[in-house]
Amino acid sequence: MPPVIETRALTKRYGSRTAVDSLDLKVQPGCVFGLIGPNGSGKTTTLRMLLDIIRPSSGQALVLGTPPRSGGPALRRRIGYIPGDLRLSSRARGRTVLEHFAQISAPVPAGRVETLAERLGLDLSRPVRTLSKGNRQKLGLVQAFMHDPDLLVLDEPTSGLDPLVQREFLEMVAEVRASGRTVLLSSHVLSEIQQSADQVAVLSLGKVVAQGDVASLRLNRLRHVRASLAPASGTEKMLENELAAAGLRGSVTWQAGTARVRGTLDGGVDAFIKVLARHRILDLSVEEPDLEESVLQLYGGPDAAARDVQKGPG
Ligand SMILES: Nc1ncnc2c1ncn2[C@@H]1O[C@H](COP(=O)(O)OP(=O)(O)OP(=O)(O)O)[C@@H](O)[C@H]1O
Repeated sequence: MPPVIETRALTKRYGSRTAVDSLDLKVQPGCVFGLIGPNGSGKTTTLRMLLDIIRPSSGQALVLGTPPRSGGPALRRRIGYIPGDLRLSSRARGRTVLEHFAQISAPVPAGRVETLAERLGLDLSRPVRTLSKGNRQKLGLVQAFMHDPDLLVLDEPTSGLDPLVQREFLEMVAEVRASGRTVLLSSHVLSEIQQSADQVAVLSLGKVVAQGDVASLRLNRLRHVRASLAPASGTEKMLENELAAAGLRGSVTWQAGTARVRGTLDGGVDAFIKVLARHRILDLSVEEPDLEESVLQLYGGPDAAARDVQKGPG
């Protein structure tokens, strides 16, 4: 089967700034494809080019087999889109706004809007401009999903949503995938992509710095850790050495018989936790780093890409 999205050397320049630099993407049918990268890495610009909201400076794209530029309304009807900067300020009620969108999208099955609204916990009777940011985002999601499009293009879809709604959203994405349809999802939140995507491309300064399946990119191997321990007496000196051997890069400070451990682990938490478990653990936190840090750590930073961007033609 041909890819649902294919780009070749897709590039967008704004003056001397190259927002998207020679992007080659292939998104296969039935796949959830995650586009991840720090703020400003070119995710939104890429999605906008695929929807013909902006035109590329050079390169090509095919979406559902059609160049976005010539696809027109017929192509748009097959796509569900939520923009990253969703702005809805109508006096009309949510239901009315969705009815308006339904006239330009493909037909919406009866009861579909209500089912989606209920799943996301959205009150359709409220005037849109009185909705909170999160509730507007829910309205945007209903609008993107309601006509069962062949392709969903979702730009930072969970921004402003609380964790329960985020989970419901991830289930909706899984259902789309199970039905053989395709999702292209942008995010700067690593965990969201890890939970939902089959394939990912990591963008940094407009360039793809890594592409592949989620597991093989090993973006999640870095962890920030903090712990407070009451070491068994006589083991204080050993503790620092053991933690270092378990992969901790950081510090151990002592205060009234308590060890405060702080630092970064690269390559798994197992050995670290096993060292801790020999002592009384008073407190423990293990956190994933932000995406920027993961990208920098794994791919040596965007310096090379930055140099290319800076020397790009104006
Ligand atoms: N209309 C524009 N004019 C000039 N520069 C722009 C324009 N749109 C985007 N850029 C620049 O292009 C780069 C990529 O921006 P883009 O919005 O695509 O990134 P992003 O990965 O979606 O980031 P974010 O997560 O912050 O939305 C940024 O440096 C941005 O400042």
